[in-house]
Amino acid sequence: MSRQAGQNFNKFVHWGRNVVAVGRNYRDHCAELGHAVPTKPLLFMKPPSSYLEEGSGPIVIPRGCRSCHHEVELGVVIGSVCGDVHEDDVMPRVAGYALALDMTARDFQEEAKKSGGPWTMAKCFDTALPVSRFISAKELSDPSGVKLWCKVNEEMRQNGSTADMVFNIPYLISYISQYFTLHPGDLVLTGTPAGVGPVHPGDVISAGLGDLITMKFTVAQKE
Ligand SMILES: O=C(O)/C=C/C(=O)CC(=O)C(=O)O
Ligand SMILES: [Mg+2]
Repeated sequence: MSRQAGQNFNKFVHWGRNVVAVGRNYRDHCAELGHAVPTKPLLFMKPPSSYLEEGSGPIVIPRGCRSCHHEVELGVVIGSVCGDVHEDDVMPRVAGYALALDMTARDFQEEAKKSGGPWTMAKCFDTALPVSRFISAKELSDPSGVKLWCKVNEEMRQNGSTADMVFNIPYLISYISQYFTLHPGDLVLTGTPAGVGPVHPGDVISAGLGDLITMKFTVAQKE
């Protein structure tokens, strides 16, 4: 895919497609939140309306939220239809990647977990999905051992590697595709490593993926 095609794909990705997120996919993150390591992928969705492109404004902590956490993640951008795809056939169907923050209203999530309700209020608010530019599969030929990090006000908070995923990318996409079909432009968030924590209005979050990408977002509070 040419650079121009990649940029176009990026726009397409941002404004229309499904976002499937995987939770508890790193052992160290399960440990920090006191959860057992899952035996099958834990899935939830984020809406396309939660996308936030770098340079287009701040991450806005939702009204009433007292604990909004950063979660740095590798996003996988689907390039061709995946319906009931075998693990061995997944990677040719990946168009590329994006670095993402799965911003999470942790207090809303705790409330939902207590009541047995869905995580919608915690995960789906406007600006809850800051993303980098599109990274083509050619640029990142091996996503299975790439470093990902997140700093808040220059302090390192998360410093992990995709090598430590519980379920790897082919397995995750094959698994998801057995239940619902993934289409070009859909994004799969692959979970976060340890070190998640709160951000506050005025903070600057920066994040990086290997030596390919760095991105920066400021934080604001919805009145
Ligand atoms: O189980 C919890 O308390 C929280 C789980 C998450 O927010 C899951 C993720 O989004 C993740 O692991 O990346
Ligand atoms: Mg997450």
